[in-house]
Amino acid sequence: MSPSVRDCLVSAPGKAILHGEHAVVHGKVALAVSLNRRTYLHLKATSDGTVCINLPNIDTFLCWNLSELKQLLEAGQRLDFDLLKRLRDFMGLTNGNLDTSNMATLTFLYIYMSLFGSGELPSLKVSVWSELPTGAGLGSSAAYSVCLAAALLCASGAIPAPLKEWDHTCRWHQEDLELINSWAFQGEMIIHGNPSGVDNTVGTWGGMLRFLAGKIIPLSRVPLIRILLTNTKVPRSTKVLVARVKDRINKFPPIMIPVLDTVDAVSSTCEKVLTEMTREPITGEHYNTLEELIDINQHLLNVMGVGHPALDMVCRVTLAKGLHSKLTGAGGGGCGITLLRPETDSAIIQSTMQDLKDCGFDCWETSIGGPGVQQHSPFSIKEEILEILNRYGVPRVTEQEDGLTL
Ligand SMILES: Nc1ncnc2c1ncn2[C@@H]1O[C@H](COP(=O)(O)OP(=O)(O)O)[C@@H](O)[C@H]1O
Ligand SMILES: C[C@@](O)(CCOP(=O)(O)O)CC(=O)O
Ligand SMILES: [Mg+2]
Repeated sequence: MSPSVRDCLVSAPGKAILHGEHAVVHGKVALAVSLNRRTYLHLKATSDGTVCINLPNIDTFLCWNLSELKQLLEAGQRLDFDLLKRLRDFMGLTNGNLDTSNMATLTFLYIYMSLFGSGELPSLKVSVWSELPTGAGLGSSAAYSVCLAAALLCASGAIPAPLKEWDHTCRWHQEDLELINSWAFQGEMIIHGNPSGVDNTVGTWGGMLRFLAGKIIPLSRVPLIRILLTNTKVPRSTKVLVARVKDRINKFPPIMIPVLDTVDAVSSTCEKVLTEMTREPITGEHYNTLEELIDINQHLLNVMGVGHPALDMVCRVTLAKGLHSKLTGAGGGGCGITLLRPETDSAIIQSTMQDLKDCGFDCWETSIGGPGVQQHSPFSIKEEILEILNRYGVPRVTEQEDGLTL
């Protein structure tokens, strides 16, 4: 009989990096902001002696017998690279080449086994659905890892379930968020290889923040900024791109180190301008500077080798309408961000979006600064998302005399 765990429903936001992607991996500043698109995860206790994951975004549906998984654990051992290796062998991943599904599966098993490995493994089912495109630079890997960490920590009792009967959404306290963030970072290590930690930090805390060598400074006062997000739909892997930049730095240190320093200066200058914009009346000059910084950084990212013709196209199409864009996230495809000025006419925005869609891209306007990881009651989640999670094991929401049940 496996121990029972707490059911929970959680979500975490995606992110956009304004400046500092890649440079942040090498100890430079990044400015990042959470998005209002999220990943949702439902964890449900079961009693059939299995652990199952349903990941419809990446077409992955898997179950294991607890008895098989138990054999991979050595008594009292903490999770380490030995266990990771045992999990890889268990999954038959001997060539070290992790595809989308294997990375997500390994990340789940790694966090699950390490959180529950010192006791009895519980029988449970985890279903995930994301509004974020997968592998497109908007931090879907971090949102996934943050959700896994929050739900599994909560199910294990390592952190409390903050949601009260009368709440619709609830956040954890600072020390619980720190624990969630540290486990999410381990998930990112499996998916990214050598992550900076900026994405899981934004997914955990939300809002806009400055990130430098693991230190987080939330920017509490930020001007309201509107952006367009464009997904070129060119597939890419963060792990591969981060490794590519590292190779280039190793090959040309005297050339690439100044490039990273310049990106650092771009991020700091942008932060200064954003701060000024909260203290004094916003002028066209502020926006001119933000636009120039976007152009400079896009060139620097091309120098790092993470550009792509589709991203050049995003820059060209938006510039034809007077708007400035850069890639966001790891690049090599994926998404670009475009700054919208306050005076940008909605007709211009609409026609720019149409031009981008005509190139075969997805494009949407978004507001930034969504909340970090949250626990939810089913009533706080959009009907269509609940329906997708329902298909994979969340019972319909029913109103009962004594409250709500999941
Ligand atoms: N909704 C999801 N369900 C399962 N796995 C996911 C999901 N979103 C992201 N992932 C995992 O994250 C990986 C993508 O990570 P990455 O290359 O860093 O791109 P991104 O820019 O989206 O973070 C996927 O290959 C998959 O393993
Ligand atoms: C390139 C990088 O700076 C951001 C990667 O973001 P994403 O996985 O492309 O969403 C890597 C990192 O910070 O770990
Ligand atoms: Mg990622």
